[in-house]
Amino acid sequence: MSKHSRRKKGKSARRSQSQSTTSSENFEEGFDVTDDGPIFEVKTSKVMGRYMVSRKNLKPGDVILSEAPLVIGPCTGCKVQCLGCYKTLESSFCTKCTCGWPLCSPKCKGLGKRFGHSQVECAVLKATKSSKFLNYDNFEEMRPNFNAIVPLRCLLLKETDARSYQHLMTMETHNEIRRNIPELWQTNQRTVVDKIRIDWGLREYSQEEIHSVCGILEVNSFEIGQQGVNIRGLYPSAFLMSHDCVPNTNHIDEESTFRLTVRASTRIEPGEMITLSYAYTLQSTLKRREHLLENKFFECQCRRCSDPTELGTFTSALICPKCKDGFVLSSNPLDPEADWTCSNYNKCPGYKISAKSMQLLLDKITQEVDNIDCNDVITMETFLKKYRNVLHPTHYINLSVKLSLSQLYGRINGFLIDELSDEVLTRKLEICEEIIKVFNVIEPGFTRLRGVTLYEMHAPLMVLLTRQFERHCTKSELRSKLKKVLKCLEEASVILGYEPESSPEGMMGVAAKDALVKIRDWEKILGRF
Ligand SMILES: C[S@@+](CC[C@H](N)C(=O)[O-])C[C@H]1O[C@@H](n2cnc3c(N)ncnc32)[C@H](O)[C@@H]1O
Repeated sequence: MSKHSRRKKGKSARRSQSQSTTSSENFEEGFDVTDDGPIFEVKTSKVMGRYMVSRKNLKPGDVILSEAPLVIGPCTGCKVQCLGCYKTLESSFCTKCTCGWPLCSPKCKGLGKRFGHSQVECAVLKATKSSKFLNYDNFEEMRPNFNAIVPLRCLLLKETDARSYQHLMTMETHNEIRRNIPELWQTNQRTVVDKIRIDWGLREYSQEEIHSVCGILEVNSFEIGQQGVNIRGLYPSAFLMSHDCVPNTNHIDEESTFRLTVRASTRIEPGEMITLSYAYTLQSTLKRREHLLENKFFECQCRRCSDPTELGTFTSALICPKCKDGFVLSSNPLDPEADWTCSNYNKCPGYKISAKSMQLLLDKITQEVDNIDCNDVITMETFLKKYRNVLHPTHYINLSVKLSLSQLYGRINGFLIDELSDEVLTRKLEICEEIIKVFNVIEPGFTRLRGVTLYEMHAPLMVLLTRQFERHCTKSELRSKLKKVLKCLEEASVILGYEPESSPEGMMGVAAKDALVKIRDWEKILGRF
C-alpha cells in the first residue's frame, strides 16, 4: 500500500480459520499486547477475508501495533538503488559489491544486514552471476532487474527464516484474479519469474511459487521510507488491516529499522474494524475505486464510495453548467458507467452528462493541473479562477491545488510569510480552513494531512494578529485570536509529534512545539487565554 493507502492477502485454506481468532494465534511476535490481552483480534468475512477488529476502546494516538518487517526491498519500477540502504544512485557515484550489484559505498550501513544487502543474498547473487545482466553504462536498462530483488528475498526466507516464510505464504495472493490479467501476469513472468528461474538459474523455485510471492507483494506490501526512497515491505500483522476510504488509523515507519507503527487516528470502539486507506484519500470515488480494483483486486463499497456527495465533501462534484446552482453528481457512484446528473432536481430535471464525457473533461483538467510547476503560485491561483464555475470548490483537483497553495504561501521566495500582505495571509488562512473541513471528514483525527494543515494555519493567524496588535486592538480581541492559534498549534504538535523527527512532518512538529512556547510568553503578558 502506498503511504496514503494500500495492501492485501492469501490462500483459501486460511479462510477456513475460526470466525474470531486472537492475533497471537496467527503470529505470536509483533503483536501489541496490553496487560488485559491483545488490542485487536482477527475475524473473517466472505467478502473481505481476514480483517482486524479492535478489542479495546482506543483513543487517537494509541498504538495498535508496532512491528519489524518480514522483508523489505526496492519497489517495482524503482530507479537503480543501493541494495543496502536503498538510496537512489547516479551512475558516476556508484560502487559495486563483490556480487556485482550496486551499492552507495563499500561502507554502506545496510551491507550484511537482514533488512539490507544480506550475506546470503550477496552469495546467491554472486553464485548465479546475476550481475552479468546489469549494464552499468545504461541505468535505465538496469532498472527492471530490481523488480526481482524483493521476491528473491521472500524466497530466501524459506532457508533462512522458515517461520517468517510460512507466515508470509499465508497472505492473500489473489492468483485466481491476477492470472486472468494478461498484462500483469506476463510482466511478472518476464521480469520476475524468468529472471529468477532462467537468468539467475534458480530452478528450485517453481513458477507458481514465484507468482504467488509477486501477488503477496502486490496485495499486502506497504510503501515505506522517507522522501526520495523507494522501498516496499511486508509486515507480519499490519497487512490484516482492511481498507476504508475514511480510515481510522495512521502509520509511520522508522528510517533506520523500518519498524512500522500503527496508531488509532480516531476513537475506535471494541468490535470496530481497524482500517487504513489503500488508496489516496484526496481522490475521487472513481479514481479510488479504479485503483483498488486494479491494484488490490476488490470493489470498494464503503460509506464514502456509496455516497454521491462523498459524505458531504463533494470531492467529485462539478458545478452544474445549466442551472449554476446545483452540483453534478454520479447517479450511482458504485457504477463507473453511470450518468452524472444535477442535484437540483427542481431547476434541472433531466440534466445529465455521460460517464465518458465526464472522464474526458476530468482528463483534460488533470492534464492542465499536472503541467503547473509545483512552486508556481500564480498559475495555481489562475487555474482555480478559471475553473471556479466548473469544479466544486472542494473537488479533489481543486483540493490538491489548494493543498499545495496552503504550503507554498509563506514558504517560497516572493511569498515569505512576513512579506505577505494581509490579503494574501487571509487567503492562506481561508484555503487552510476550507481544506481542513474536508480532511475532518475524509482523514479525521490524528492524521498527517490534518497535522500539517493545522500547522500551516497558525502562521497567517499569528502574523495577522501581530499586525493587529501593532495597530492597537483590545486585549480581549487579542486573547480570543491567540486562543485560536494555540488550538491549532497544540493539535498540530501532538499529531506531528508522532512523525519521525527527521521527516518534513516531524520537523514541523518540532517547530509547532517551539511556536507553542512563544505563545505561552504572550499568555504571560495578557493573562490566560
Ligand atoms: C492486505 S489484504 C487484507 C487482509 C486479507 N483480507 C486477508 O485475509 O489476508 C487486502 C485484501 O483484503 C480484502 N479487502 C480489504 N479491505 C476490503 C474492503 N474494504 N472490501 C473488500 N475487500 C477488502 C481484499 O481482498 C484485498 O485485496
